[in-house]
Amino acid sequence: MSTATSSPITVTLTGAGGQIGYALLFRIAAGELLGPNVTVRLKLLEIPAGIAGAEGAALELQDGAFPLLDSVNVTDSAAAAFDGTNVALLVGSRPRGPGMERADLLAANGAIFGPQGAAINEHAASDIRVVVVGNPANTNALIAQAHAPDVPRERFTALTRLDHNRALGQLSAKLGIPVRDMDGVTIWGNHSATQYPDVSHATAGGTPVRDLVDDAWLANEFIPRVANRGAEIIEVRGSSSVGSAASATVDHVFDWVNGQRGRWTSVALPSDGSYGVPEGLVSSFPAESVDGKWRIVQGLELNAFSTSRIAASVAELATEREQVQGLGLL
Ligand SMILES: NC(=O)C1=CN([C@@H]2O[C@H](COP(=O)(O)OP(=O)(O)OC[C@H]3O[C@@H](n4cnc5c(N)ncnc54)[C@H](O)[C@@H]3O)[C@@H](O)[C@H]2O)C=CC1
Ligand SMILES: O=C([O-])CC(=O)C(=O)O
Repeated sequence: MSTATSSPITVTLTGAGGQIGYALLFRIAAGELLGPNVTVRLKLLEIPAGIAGAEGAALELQDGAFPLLDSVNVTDSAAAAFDGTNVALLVGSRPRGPGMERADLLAANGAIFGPQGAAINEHAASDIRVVVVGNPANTNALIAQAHAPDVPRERFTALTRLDHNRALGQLSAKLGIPVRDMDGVTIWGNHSATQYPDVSHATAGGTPVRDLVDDAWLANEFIPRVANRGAEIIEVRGSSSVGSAASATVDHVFDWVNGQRGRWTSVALPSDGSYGVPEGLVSSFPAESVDGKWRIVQGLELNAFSTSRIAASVAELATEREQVQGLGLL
């Protein structure tokens, strides 16, 4: 039996009337986002066209009689949605379709994140934590962060946990070792096809992964499969990942708030210059959650292949930053 805490945590979900929103809401209400003893106030932000979907989901949440759910409010006002919020899940934005790259969404979606960053700056609680899921997630997080000058910048993150989980899934299938016995996997760079899923420091069942797989499998199968998994899912199901994206969002926030469950993970964070990534770019790093804060795993040796793969993805992030500067979004 869980003992509910007395002060509820306010969680704001944007795009609550959409696919990922729907998959997330029931896991949040069940206590999986923050923990089984934490009560939650939900605020659901939608644009007018999506309000009915969010209201329908709110009715279903009521019907779920979740003991940890204090209240659910649906609004199309960013100021109301972020008022007092502790955790903001920025999902609302257009998904890509077949044949598109995530960066193709920059102009369409980028404009959403400046006003939301400003509303967070103005209205959110002082301990606000933000995760951007809407694509292109890294650069949208950069835009939101740039509009929230009073919020410590490391509170703005973008989701690469899905890529991280995909990497674990691929390794597990290849090696026949459960994901729970893996550690040290990293996604570097952008949540895009240029990302670098890196197993140089990974272990599976205590053995270095580099002793278990060959370079050809890594370069020709593993890396492209993980980096292009979003497109593969779109191809197979006709629309982008939903359940796995919601699940990765839950993993990201749970670990951030509650601390690591033993292993390091991957998080896109505003760079502090670590590993040569230009300061401020929101890039994925190996990270551990310590005392409620993400800490980049330091001191990893990078070989020439890793260095060049990270540089390529970071160069793409720098180009995206230039593009949104050009669009007047930064
Ligand atoms: N970072 C990641 O790992 C992943 C990111 N995604 C991205 O997540 C986003 C959402 O995907 P889905 O839920 O499948 O899309 P969806 O189209 O089903 O839902 C998006 C919802 O956002 C709402 N919305 C649009 N503009 C908004 C705004 N300004 N404020 C609040 N809500 C707004 C829409 O009305 C819609 O209900 C997409 O950008 C998709 O590419 C998807 C999978 C993985
Ligand atoms: O690929 C997409 O457009 C959706 C997404 O970000 C993913 O599944 O990783």
